[in-house]
Amino acid sequence: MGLEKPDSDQLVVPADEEHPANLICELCRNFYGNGWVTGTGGGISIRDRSRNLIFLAPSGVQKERMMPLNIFVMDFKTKEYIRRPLKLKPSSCTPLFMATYIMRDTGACIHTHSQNAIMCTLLFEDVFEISCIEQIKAIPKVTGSGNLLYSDRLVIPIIENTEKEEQLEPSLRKAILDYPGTTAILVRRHGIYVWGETIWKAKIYNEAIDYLLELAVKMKQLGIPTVKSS
Ligand SMILES: CSC[C@@H](O)[C@@H](O)C(=O)COP(=O)(O)O
Ligand SMILES: [Zn+2]
Repeated sequence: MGLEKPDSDQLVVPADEEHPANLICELCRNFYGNGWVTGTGGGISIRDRSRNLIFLAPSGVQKERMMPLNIFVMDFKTKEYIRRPLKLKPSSCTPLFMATYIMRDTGACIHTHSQNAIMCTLLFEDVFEISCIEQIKAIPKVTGSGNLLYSDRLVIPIIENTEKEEQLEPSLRKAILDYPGTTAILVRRHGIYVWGETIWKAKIYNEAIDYLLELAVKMKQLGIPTVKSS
């Protein structure tokens, strides 16, 4: 443990384009174009359910330039790293990603520094709320089957930022318990964590939520309430 082993390369460089190590790199490049993971901020973690492995990006690197060989691999059962690329540290978001895997049995977690997310944490107090927008139908109910309805209210809790990413873990855990129906948590003046049953679901939720956050900022600017009274 603790050292990169050449055999562990096979954990992250398979030919399969949909392998978690490939997807983390590809999606981070894609997210960079949206301004979600610029300046080393943000990241993605993916869980391989069949092999019970967690794939994690390194810390403090340009997330759009990562290669599969830079990816850390953790055994989810023992919580030990079975691949640690030399000279790199695992993402400081790891305890937060792990909290979503453990508490919500998720398949992937995305963290972005989206400016839409940050603006909403400055415009809303304890929770972000929006209703009666078609895109809400892309977000899962979580506590029930299927997705929210057009007229349902999407509620995302906001937690306060901390000096170090890992110090967010207790309040993220509390928000997950307090809001059993949420698939995301906003971090004031920092960004957002979004998770899903698979990486593709997490990607859809992140995109739909970011769309709604951007819309909410525009609605607030024009004095339009984000929750429609019936
Ligand atoms: C611009 S530094 C941002 C970090 O402190 C943190 O918020 C972050 O999102 C990424 O942390 P990292 O450890 O690089 O994966
Ligand atoms: Zn961050």
